[in-house]
Amino acid sequence: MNKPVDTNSGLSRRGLLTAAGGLAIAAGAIGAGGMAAADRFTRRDQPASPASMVEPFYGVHQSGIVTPQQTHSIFATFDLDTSTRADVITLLKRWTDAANRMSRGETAQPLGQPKDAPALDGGSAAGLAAARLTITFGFGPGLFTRDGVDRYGLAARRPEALVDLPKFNGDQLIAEKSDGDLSIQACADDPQVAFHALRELLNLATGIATIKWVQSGFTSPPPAGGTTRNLMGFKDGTNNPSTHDNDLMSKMLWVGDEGGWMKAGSYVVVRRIRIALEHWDKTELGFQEEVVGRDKAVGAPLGKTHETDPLDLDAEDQDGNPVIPATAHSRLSSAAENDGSQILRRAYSFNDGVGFYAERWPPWRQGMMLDAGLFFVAYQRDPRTGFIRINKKLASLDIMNQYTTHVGSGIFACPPGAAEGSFIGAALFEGLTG
Ligand SMILES: C=CC1=C(C)c2cc3[nH]c(cc4nc(cc5[nH]c(cc1n2)c(C)c5CCC(=O)O)C(CCC(=O)O)=C4C)c(C)c3C=C
Ligand SMILES: [Fe+2]
Repeated sequence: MNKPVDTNSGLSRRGLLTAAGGLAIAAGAIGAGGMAAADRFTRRDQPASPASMVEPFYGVHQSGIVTPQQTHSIFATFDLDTSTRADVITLLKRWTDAANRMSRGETAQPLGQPKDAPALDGGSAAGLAAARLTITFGFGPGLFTRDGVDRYGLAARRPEALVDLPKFNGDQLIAEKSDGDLSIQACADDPQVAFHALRELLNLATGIATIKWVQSGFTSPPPAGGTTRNLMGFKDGTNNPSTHDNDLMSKMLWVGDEGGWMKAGSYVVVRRIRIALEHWDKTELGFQEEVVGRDKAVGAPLGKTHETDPLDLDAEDQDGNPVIPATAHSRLSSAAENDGSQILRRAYSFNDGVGFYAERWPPWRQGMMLDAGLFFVAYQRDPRTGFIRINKKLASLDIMNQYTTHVGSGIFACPPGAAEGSFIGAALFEGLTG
């Protein structure tokens, strides 16, 4: 472990240097762990910067949903091994406490443990800023019933909206990259902070849940601001619903009274979508723009000038053909073409080396190709009228399917945020006995 550079502060783990929040946290950590233990994790002094910002964990809604997107994400799912509901509650309590601590830039658990036991925090984020870490938890269908068995007496509380996703046209899902009883998404502006969070939560799950699959992702906002580009080189996120529009969020993102214990929560659908980038990179620019339905450089809808100009789905060229082709991704995914359906996208690119692939379209090449693409993440109030409705249309008509293959999938109910002193998902377990 690095020797502390700044011996003045004696603050715990990360560079929460700004304002009283950091001092309060430091006091707590030192009180809990003792000065000797805190010293081992003392951070280098560094000026306040956006990277040291803290996203509050407790609140009405979980963090990491409308939080401005961080640059890195790790999504993981777990299968529950335990047979008791009490263990599930224990795990959620542990995860809640640790997530709150780590979001504030602290160690996952208070330090001060003896040297002859495993560390209560592995220290892989020692010295790092909080980096706007958010940890968002989700409950998969398997928490409620697995193979028809009601393991935890929760089957009657499975929300109607937490449906099993149907098989979509073209799906090539890999079981080892799909589903799970519980999900965790750790997002941060520092990849090591996000990975540290996952490792600590994994450690806390020992004996109760086993990790099933993990997907890392990144997004790279332009320094001058504006929309990020995906690996196809197009601006991605332009027409996302505004998270500042509270009425819209209540309508399409947050679960309302209909949801019972899920009220103020949301549903997330994730899809690991491989993109045949070698094929895409050899595609003419004009055809790429017809695939997306937007200009590549500016991001404007075809026929328009500015990125945020609305799509004109009725516009025709001099030959009477639609300016935005009938098979364009932007057209087919738009609210206008899907009975008003909207979803909040929070996707991350991934780059996982190479694999052996056979292309599904001309030139039908086979061989080692990049295993890279988009880890698509979409939140909504009800997946039946959100992702499922839109993806049914895309899966059968979107010309982008020539380049994309859905290989991983999951659906999770993300409960409301926890109040301080409570734990994630507490309302699900209220009033249950036995
Ligand atoms: C089922 C939902 C969607 C999947 C799956 C999906 C995959 C996917 N999308 C892109 C790139 C772009 N998508 C864009 C817009 C867009 N996409 C969806 C939904 C899904 N995309 C929606 C609802 C929208 C907004 C439509 C609208 O109202 O205009 C765009 C255009 C810019 C933008 O608005 O963000 C791009 C580019 C990829 C690469 C991809 C799978 C790999
Ligand atoms: Fe899209």
